[in-house]
Amino acid sequence: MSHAPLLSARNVNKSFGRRADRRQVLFDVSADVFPGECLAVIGGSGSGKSTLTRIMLGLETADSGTVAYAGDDIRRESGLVFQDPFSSLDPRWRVGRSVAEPLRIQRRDLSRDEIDARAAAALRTVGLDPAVFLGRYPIDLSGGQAQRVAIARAIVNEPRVILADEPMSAIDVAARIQILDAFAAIRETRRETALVMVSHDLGVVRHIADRILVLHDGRVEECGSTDAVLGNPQSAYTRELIAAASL
Ligand SMILES: Nc1ncnc2c1ncn2[C@@H]1O[C@H](COP(=O)(O)OP(=O)(O)OP(=O)(O)O)[C@@H](O)[C@H]1O
Repeated sequence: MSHAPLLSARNVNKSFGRRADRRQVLFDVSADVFPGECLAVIGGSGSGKSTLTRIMLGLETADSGTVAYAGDDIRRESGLVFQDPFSSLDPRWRVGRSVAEPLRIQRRDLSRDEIDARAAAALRTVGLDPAVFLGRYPIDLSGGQAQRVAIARAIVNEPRVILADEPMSAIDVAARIQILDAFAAIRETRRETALVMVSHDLGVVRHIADRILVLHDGRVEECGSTDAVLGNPQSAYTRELIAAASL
């Protein structure tokens, strides 16, 4: 893990709503993401996990505070994986077209053959045989397969950071291991790529994360290595989360 952060949020505040309905959801939050690491963001429902990570990846703006990115354009250099794979895949498109889409938009320098080859390679990385899956439509995929297609699309343009927001919570338990394997394969083959994972599943987090950031009602409760946070939590709130997960 390099010591210069790839992404760095400082003193981020964020509110939603207007006037009487206005509610602050992030309070002075600072967080770093380093190249090649997996940072898990955990915390209870509504604690601000999605909002923080969306702000860090430029999908949402902070009211105050700063987000620095050690690159050109975080929007172009990131890959996104969300909870429901079917809502992120166009039902009218075959898998091959969906996976290749980011390359077709961003890499006009590549030939069609090169784009097809990279789409096939991305599918292989997530454990899907291109010969079987390139021609399929989303309706012919299981939830776990669809999520792996979404992951293949997220990695096809070799992003420097991947945001996965609850990528397993809509997937049945039996297929979750395949999603975990897909992320493990990405980490193995693209060692500089950072993975930011929002998850309430501490079993998954323990398996994949290098570091954990705990959010509680919009504030950073604690942040440290996975072993330190899960093995020796500093806050009562983190201890409660761990007890509830019966790790
Ligand atoms: N676009 C929005 N407009 C208004 N309120 C929002 C918006 N996005 C998030 N919120 C509110 O901000 C708070 C934090 O939401 P966020 O989705 O970041 O939390 P979370 O920790 O990811 O929650 P969950 O685990 O339930 O997904 C919640 O109260 C949510 O209702």
